[in-house]
Amino acid sequence: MPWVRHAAWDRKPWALLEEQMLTHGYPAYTTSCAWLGYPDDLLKQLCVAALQDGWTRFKVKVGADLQDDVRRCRLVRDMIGPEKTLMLDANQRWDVPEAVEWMSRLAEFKPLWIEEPTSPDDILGHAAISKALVPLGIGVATGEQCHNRVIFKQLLQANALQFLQIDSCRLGSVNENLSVLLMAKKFGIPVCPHAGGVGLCELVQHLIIFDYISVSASLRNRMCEYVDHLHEHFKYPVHIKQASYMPPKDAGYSTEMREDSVEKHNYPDGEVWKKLLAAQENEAFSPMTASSLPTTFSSWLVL
Ligand SMILES: C[C@H](O)[C@@H](O)CC(=O)C(=O)O
Repeated sequence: MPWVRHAAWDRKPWALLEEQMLTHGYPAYTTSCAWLGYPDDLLKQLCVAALQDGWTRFKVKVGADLQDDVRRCRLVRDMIGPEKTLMLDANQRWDVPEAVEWMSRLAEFKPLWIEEPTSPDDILGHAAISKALVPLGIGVATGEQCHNRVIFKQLLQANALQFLQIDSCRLGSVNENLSVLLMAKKFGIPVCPHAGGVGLCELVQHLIIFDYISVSASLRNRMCEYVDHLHEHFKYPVHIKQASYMPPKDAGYSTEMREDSVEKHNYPDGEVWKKLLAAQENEAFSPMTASSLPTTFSSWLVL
């Protein structure tokens, strides 16, 4: 959209922004070290590996048990040190007072944001939490469950978020995403996309690199989520270098799945389903057994 490129005349020339993306990529953060339910030794193992791979931004899932959260956040903060960035994600667990209370207890770990602290439908609830957390210097991030630009308009107008998390699939269409990128720019709110599900990283990388080159021209407080599972099923998986999304070079939207993966996962005759259904016949079906998980998970699981 040439009109968008030239509309923001007060920013770096377009070619410079493009060159920066091609050279350094778009900054990412990892959610893959600290899912709820991971034992502490797995959490430590994954954090050490991520630090060795150059990650500097980490998201920890919270909200099930406060003492667990205090212990796990302390573990991660001690491992990554005071300078690296920590974010927390409650996945809608709390009501409004509970979110404020719980985050007051986790503030010592200096998280940049709390993600989905309450129901994603509760726009005024997010606004109340956002206001209550200002003295603690903690922002609110949300958006992964928002389906259209009107919801985002209300979140922005209500000062309900400080980090706007588009989801490339749940937001209906590229055009809907683009309208939200433009609104975020108007409100001065950084876009930090959600990408914690199959294919979401492959999709959203296009949108966030467009955002940088043609809309925001800023990386301040901006980062795109990365999770390192299931990419093996895509023909053009994301390319992460030094904890950054390198711009995709293949034509298209990067979501073409490998034919063998599609074949294996066909229900009920595909190889994966034959295995699962056979296990269901032989014992109480447990969908989260290591052998039934994608290889990247089973190699990590501490059994
Ligand atoms: C796996 C689901 O998409 C969700 O739990 C991921 C999420 O909330 C996130 O990545 O953030």
